[in-house]
Amino acid sequence: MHIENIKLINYRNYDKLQIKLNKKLNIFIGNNAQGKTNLLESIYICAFGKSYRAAKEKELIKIDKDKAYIGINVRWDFIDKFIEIKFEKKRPKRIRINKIEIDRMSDLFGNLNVVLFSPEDLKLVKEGPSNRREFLDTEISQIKPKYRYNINRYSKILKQRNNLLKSVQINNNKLKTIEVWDMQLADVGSEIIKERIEFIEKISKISKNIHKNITDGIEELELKYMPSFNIDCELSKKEIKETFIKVLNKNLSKDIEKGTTEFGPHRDDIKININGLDVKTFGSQGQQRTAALSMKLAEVELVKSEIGEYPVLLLDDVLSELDLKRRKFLLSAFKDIQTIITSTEDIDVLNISKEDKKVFYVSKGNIVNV
Ligand SMILES: Nc1ncnc2c1ncn2[C@@H]1O[C@H](COP(=O)(O)OP(=O)(O)OP(=O)(O)O)[C@@H](O)[C@H]1O
Repeated sequence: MHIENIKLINYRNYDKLQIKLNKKLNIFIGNNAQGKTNLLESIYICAFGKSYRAAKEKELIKIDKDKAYIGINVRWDFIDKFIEIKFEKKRPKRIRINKIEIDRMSDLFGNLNVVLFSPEDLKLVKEGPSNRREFLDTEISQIKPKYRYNINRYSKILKQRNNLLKSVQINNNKLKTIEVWDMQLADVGSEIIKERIEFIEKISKISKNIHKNITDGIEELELKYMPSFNIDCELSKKEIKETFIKVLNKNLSKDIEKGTTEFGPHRDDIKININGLDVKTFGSQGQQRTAALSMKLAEVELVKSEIGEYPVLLLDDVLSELDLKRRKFLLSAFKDIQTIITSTEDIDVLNISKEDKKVFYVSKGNIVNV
């Protein structure tokens, strides 16, 4: 798939913008704070319905304006998708696909697939497990839209269970209803766990190969699922559910004492090793960045194998952080898929033919194609 056009109105630092992209390589060059990342963010929002960096949605609306609009035309092999998102200060955002309004966010997933790699992705390797869960949830959702629906349901059930645990501390009678919540939590939770097991199994094989290529065969990357309670990855969904219920029962008095649920997919993690060592603790900054890059690039291949088309690759200011060899690998390995790169300096793409690239300059919310 590829993006044909992007239209922005009163979005971030853009008044009005309309651009046509190249099917393959698109480079956006500009000084700091000109609007390069804002543009990539608008594409990401059309894929996932939310920003990866705005704390509040109203930040997306241009200061002093009341509404913002993002419109993106996506061309698949056999179908066109026109995704439009309208933000208003005083009402929830509205999303339309081919002019029809959708009311469930999970209906947006799968209309535009993107893989974003940005400097922030270092967190995936370096920081706490919530970053890795976010990676799992975002990436699985775009392959399986129902997964997002399950994640939302799980969060709601977990919240209810935790509220109940707190109220049991005051009134013991409430304990009777906990079983109902446990059944629901285990039901949705086991589905999430099963999806995560399958996803990590696939992505670890692909990322291992990519990482080997990037590092000339010197480094072996290994990803391992770390569930919050002991489960055999071969178990069926039903068996995972039964194990989960047992764990919840066993830990109930501790959960009541703490007023929170200690075990479940909301506490999962991924172990990331290079040559047998935990990259979070022992990896250099470069190794950590490359591990994150390999994981993201593996998602590109996985989307292709699961849905039959390559996603759009978004690279936000990451080339300058990679050494020359890794930079070359990145530009050559994905030359056939639509790639959108931002950079503060010119990038050497002389070897790429004129038809396969477009270079844009970004300045104060204006973009010119040269
Ligand atoms: N809601 C908004 N209204 C107006 N301007 C905004 C809004 N949100 C962000 N901006 C402006 O957008 C600019 C930042 O744009 P962006 O993050 O895209 O920068 P960039 O070109 O990627 O720069 P860098 O190279 O530093 O990452 C800042 O000048 C910021 O003030």
